[in-house]
Amino acid sequence: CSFKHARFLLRGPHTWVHQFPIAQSSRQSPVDLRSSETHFDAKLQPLNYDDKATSSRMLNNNGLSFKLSFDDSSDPCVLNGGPLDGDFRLNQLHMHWGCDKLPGSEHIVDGNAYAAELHMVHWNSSKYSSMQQAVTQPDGLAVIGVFIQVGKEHEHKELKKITDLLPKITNEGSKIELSGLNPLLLLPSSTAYWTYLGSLTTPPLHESVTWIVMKEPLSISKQQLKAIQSLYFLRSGKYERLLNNNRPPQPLAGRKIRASFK
Ligand SMILES: NS(=O)(=O)c1ccc(NC(=S)OCCc2ccsc2)cc1
Ligand SMILES: [Zn+2]
Repeated sequence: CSFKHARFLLRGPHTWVHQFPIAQSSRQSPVDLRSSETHFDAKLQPLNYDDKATSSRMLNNNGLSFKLSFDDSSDPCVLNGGPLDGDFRLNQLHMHWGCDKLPGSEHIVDGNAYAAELHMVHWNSSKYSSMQQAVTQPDGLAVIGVFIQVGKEHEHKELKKITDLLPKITNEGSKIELSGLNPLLLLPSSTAYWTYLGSLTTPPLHESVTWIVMKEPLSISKQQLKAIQSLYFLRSGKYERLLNNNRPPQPLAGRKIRASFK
């Protein structure tokens, strides 16, 4: 998101409500995915990426996270199925992490957090003509969340294509070309997921996201997590470690969480 939102991120999530009153509304994210609140829904379809899922563009450090932007105009990478009606185009992916001791996932499962969380942000291209138009609509976005834990290195090596390049964009504003990334390979082998209606987890907090959180985490090596945690950004002339102000879990406020698995 744009720099003007960065100011709010750095002041911490508890200050966002002053500028974005929607922060206290009833469809906010992230949430605690408590098994007592989830219900198996046999009608949920498997997620489907069309086979053209190979294009990717610029990796950059926008001062808030690293963001890998996709060209959603010419050769779109299209997601459908799951809980979704219609086609959703992949626009960008980014990650949330903590610092050495603190876990950094945004969603948590029965109160437990993971080391990091990958977000793949898609917009509803069946109903809207751009990400900017879709981002404010209740059925505008679909974000796939993938938990990341430290363990054996990611078997597909797809995530390694990203973490290997992070040392080249440690400074805010730096960009680097990364093409040929296959988002399909960033998904865990199990297709099991939770889904619920929520919001962007950072300002402007629009309540436009159908969240799809994969149950099985991806594993990365300690070195890969270190590469992620060693991103810096320039703040008033000095480099500081990039720390995502990960938002704490928000009230479900009566929302149901559906599970694609028993
Ligand atoms: N962490 S998250 O995946 O919920 C997430 C994803 C995108 C964004 N920001 C977006 S989509 O900004 C798009 C540009 C925009 C247009 C109108 S307001 C922001 C914020 C949080
Ligand atoms: Zn995110």
